[in-house]
Amino acid sequence: MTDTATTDGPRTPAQRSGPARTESVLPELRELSWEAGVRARAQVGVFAVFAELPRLVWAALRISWRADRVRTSVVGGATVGAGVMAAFGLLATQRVLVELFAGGPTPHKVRAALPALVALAAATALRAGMATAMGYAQNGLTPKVDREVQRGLFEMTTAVRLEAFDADAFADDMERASRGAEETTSLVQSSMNLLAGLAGVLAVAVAVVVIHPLLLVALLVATVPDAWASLRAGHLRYQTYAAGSVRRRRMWLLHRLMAERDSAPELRSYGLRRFLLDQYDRVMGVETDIQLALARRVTTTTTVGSMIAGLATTAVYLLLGVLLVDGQIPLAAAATCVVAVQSAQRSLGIVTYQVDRVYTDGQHFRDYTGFLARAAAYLPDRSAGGPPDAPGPLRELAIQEVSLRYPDRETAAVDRVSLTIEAGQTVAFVGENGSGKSTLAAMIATLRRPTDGVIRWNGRPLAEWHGDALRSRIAVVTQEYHKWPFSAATNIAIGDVDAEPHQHRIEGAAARAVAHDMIRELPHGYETLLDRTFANGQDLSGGQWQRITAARGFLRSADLLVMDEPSSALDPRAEDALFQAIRDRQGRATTILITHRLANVRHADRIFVLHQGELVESGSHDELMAAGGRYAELFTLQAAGYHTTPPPPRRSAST
Ligand SMILES: Nc1ncnc2c1ncn2[C@@H]1O[C@H](COP(=O)(O)OP(=O)(O)OP(=O)(O)O)[C@@H](O)[C@H]1O
Repeated sequence: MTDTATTDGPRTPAQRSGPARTESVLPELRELSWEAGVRARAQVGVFAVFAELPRLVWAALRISWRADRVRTSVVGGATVGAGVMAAFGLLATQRVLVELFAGGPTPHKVRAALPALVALAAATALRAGMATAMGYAQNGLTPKVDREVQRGLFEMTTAVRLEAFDADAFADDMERASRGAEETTSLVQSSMNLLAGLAGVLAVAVAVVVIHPLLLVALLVATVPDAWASLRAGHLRYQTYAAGSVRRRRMWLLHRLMAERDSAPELRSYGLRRFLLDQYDRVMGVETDIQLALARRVTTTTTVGSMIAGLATTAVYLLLGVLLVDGQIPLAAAATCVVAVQSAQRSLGIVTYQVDRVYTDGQHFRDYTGFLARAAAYLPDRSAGGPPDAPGPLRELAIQEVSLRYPDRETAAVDRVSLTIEAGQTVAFVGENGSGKSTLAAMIATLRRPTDGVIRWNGRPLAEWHGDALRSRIAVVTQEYHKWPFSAATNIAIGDVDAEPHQHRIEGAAARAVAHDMIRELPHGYETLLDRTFANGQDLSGGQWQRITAARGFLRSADLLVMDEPSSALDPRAEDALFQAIRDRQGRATTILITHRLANVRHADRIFVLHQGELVESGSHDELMAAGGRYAELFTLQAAGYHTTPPPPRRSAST
């Protein structure tokens, strides 16, 4: 089905001046994770759905069993029990009717029917009790299943190597898996409801066969066409929903553009309000038409279904009449069959609804399990032969012929770099944008694995040390720092989660990062929440955030501190103080500094200059300046910007 909204969107300001264009200004959006199940259901027929059901129900039961065996057993027992009670109830009903339709005085007949009536009441009460037990157990299962799957997902997403996130497919896969994890509780519930519905249908079928095998034919005639019509209507709904997916994604995008904080300033400054509202009206107009058309088609299908069901029920009553007249079945059996048909229709209604739900939820669940299997390939290698040793304090870091090539990139981001850093040194990585500085630092910090070459900590390759123990000796302040939605104190304390978050340590780290006074001036000081989505939450400026992240790096008394562009947003005074704090580490601890402000690396023990991934120069500031190479050129260029320009000539008194 084509999406008419794509053909005639309003014109952008740029388009207005040029020749008229017909395509919408909103670009094609990729499929949203939550649409996968609906799309899958829309694309397959009813038979394919039934073919996949047993596997999905089995998977749901397994995960439910893992989450809570007792509750799963209660649900299973109650489902079977309720089915047995339904069959028993029908047989008791028939017994009551046999006694009531027998000859003789009424009080006598009622007395004879009394035991069957008591049995019927008991079966009904027990069935209701089991339904309650099942509902109760299911409610308890939901959070447990949720926890089981969500935790499984987070265990995986937090363990995979960083390079997993470079692959586009991984991000998509993960988004769908999150949806799958959310839908698992729904899958478990719908599977159990489906089984309960099937148990109800089976119970009725068994009961009518016991009463008279011919009644099974009557039951099938009365229920199957209606069930088929319900399934068809469901299919239609899913198809229409899937066809509207591009529109819905546009709505979602427009919602973000018009109602969220990020776009609010530009929306106003460029006067985009009218333009976006026009887009909204257009997409919404199409959506409304589609929904009305859907309503018409679904109503037609369900009406046809009901008519078929009505005809089928009439046929059943005719069949019963013929059987009665012919003396094939007694009157009590015919009356019981009428009750049985109604009961079976109710249970089948549940079944047809749950079938679609199990199928669509199951598609999401498959995304979840598929993701876990694929993501396992990105887990860090488990070293053979027992747990590896924890490294001792850093003495020497040797980088030997190290390269890294990102996926889908032709050239290496870091190309056969070799260098050595001695404990206590402050070294700087400098070079133009994209020269490989951050990538090299990320490999040293164990965030990325070299595709070639080896990095040795005290002579042993990084991969051969105990990963967590090694990382605890390294602190990293990354260029793309994260704004954690916690208080200022916690934002710093997470720099060393294994240690007690003593306030004096946090404040000491903040002071070194020139953040202490700034934090104290916040409305709640160190306890101020740094996220505006919280009540009383605050936002910080870019430079203020940078101070907090630098404090996070200073908190841990790490052997090696990697600071990647720690001062790009700092004012000159804060920058000076921060670099003073970094210089204070010199001789005591090791620091790798990445910065474009070359005045700040003059004091480094060694400066490594990278160009297009290769190490092209190294030495102290003076050595590199004397060599007159790339570093000297960059430094001189930058320094030229600070030369004071001669003041304008003074005006003479006469002019
Ligand atoms: N995750 C990634 N996936 C693919 N390519 C990447 C990725 N990260 C960096 N690159 C590429 O690798 C090269 C080196 O990037 P890197 O970030 O290491 O450079 P840099 O020297 O730190 O640059 P800058 O000074 O701009 O911070 C660049 O060409 C960049 O586009």
